[in-house]
Amino acid sequence: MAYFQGQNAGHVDVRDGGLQLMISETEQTILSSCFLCGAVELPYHTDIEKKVRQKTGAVLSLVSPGVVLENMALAGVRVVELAGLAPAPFCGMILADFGARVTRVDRTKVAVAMDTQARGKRSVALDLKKPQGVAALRRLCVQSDVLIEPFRKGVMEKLGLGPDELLQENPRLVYARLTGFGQSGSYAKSAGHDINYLAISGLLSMLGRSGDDPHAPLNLVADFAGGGLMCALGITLALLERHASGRGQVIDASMVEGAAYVGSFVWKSRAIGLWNRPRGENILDGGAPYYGTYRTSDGKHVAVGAIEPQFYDQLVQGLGLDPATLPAQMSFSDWPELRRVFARAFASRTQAEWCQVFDGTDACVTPVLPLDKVHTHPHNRDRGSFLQDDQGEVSPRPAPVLSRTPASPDMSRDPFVGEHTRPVLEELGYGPDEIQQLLDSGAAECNKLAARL
Ligand SMILES: C[C@H](CCC[C@H](C)C(=O)SCCNC(=O)CCNC(=O)[C@H](O)C(C)(C)COP(=O)(O)OP(=O)(O)OC[C@H]1O[C@@H](n2cnc3c(N)ncnc32)[C@H](O)[C@@H]1OP(=O)(O)O)[C@H]1CC[C@H]2[C@@H]3[C@H](O)C[C@@H]4C[C@H](O)CC[C@]4(C)[C@H]3C[C@H](O)[C@]12C
Repeated sequence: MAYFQGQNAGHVDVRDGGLQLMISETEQTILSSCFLCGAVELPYHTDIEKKVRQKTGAVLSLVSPGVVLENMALAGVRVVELAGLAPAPFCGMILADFGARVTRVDRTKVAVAMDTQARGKRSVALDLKKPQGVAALRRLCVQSDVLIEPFRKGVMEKLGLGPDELLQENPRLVYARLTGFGQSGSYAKSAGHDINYLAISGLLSMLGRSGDDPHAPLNLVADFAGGGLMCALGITLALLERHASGRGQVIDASMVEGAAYVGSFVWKSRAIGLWNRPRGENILDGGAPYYGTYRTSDGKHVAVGAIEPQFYDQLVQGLGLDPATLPAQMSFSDWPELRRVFARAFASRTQAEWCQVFDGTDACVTPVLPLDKVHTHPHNRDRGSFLQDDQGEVSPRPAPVLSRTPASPDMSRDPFVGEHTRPVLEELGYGPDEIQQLLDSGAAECNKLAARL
């Protein structure tokens, strides 16, 4: 049973797999099935959504009676994320956004977490070089559904935390190993970063301007598309399979293979000749004048993607050009000249003026928006595609949008390192003296600020 005081005092009835939220008669009764993990202290009902969401992954809001609110898709899933650089934190954030309870295990003696994708997570600081720290993590994994480990091959085994040990103690555990090169192969123990994995995937050789060296698109393809996101897919698939088998398994998420898999279209479309010209001279890699970017008179840019003839015709018309004076759309040898014609045309007006010409048409012309402008663009604004958190930071909303159980990311501040060490250890059954002993030995660390969960 949990209570909350203050305005509209009421109480929360907790039943197996269900939560009945009785708000005072002036409010409404909300019935929602959610999986509570432990008692929920709710000081004020205005915080109730945030507290219940953080604790259970259920999304509640005051609605008329009889509307049963659903859990988020991953409500009740308990995830342990070992602190890593960028891909694993992204994987953890995805799971947290969709309702999982993600506990990040940070190193001790670390002032600030480098995890910029920490929303919705808790932080426990454990020293895994100390046996008590390893013991605490093992106990956490026994009571969890998923482990995400971001280290190179062999590190977890050295700590006595390899799959053999942890799956022995918890056969239902989904043990996700997110690495650059995978758990086997000659590079398996080598250090690397996104660009290295992208290079080995083959995709980097396809990326860059004609005549230029290969160029990586930020660290998006291997770290995130082929790394964190692919690992989250693997975890979700393994959790789905576990419903039938009742068993967990190990996920070998290699960013080389994840990136290559994301790029399957490149491999699968070589036979139709889409990539048989040199880098930067094909339709989709910057070679075609109707698939690229152009500078406008105010120094901004527009993106042009008018591939199909019927859309290309609208592009030419919008630019005010006479098709009879232009070379054929697919005349490769004339593409440089065609690009010069388009460049001159686009340079004659501002980005906003071109939007007035092309918005609402099928010419496939859109403004190139800087990060600080995307959330105010009418299309993105009307959909709510970008969120502003409690600290005023704008970032993308979770994707995709599920109609009945959409993600509801936690918009409160990121956790401090070790902020939740004490409540998590208490959840694991450690008593006050045991916790103090862990803290005194340096095996665990509590952030000075009191936990807010
Ligand atoms: C974070 C920003 C973005 C980075 C993105 C970048 C482009 C990437 O591609 S990230 C993907 C990297 N690859 C992988 O994740 C694949 C799998 N992992 C690995 O291969 C390796 O982990 C590794 C190569 C990434 C790192 O190797 P390392 O030897 O360091 O570690 P491991 O071999 O894995 O072993 C881990 C050891 O740690 C021990 N451990 C783990 N947890 C604990 C614990 N809780 N307690 C105790 N010990 C623990 C474990 O036991 C292992 O020990 P052993 O080795 O003894 O076995 C970054 C972009 C720019 C960066 C900033 C910039 O560089 C400036 C600053 C530089 C400064 O030095 C740091 C701060 C910066 C601000 C820096 C911060 C960020 O890195 C960036 C912002």
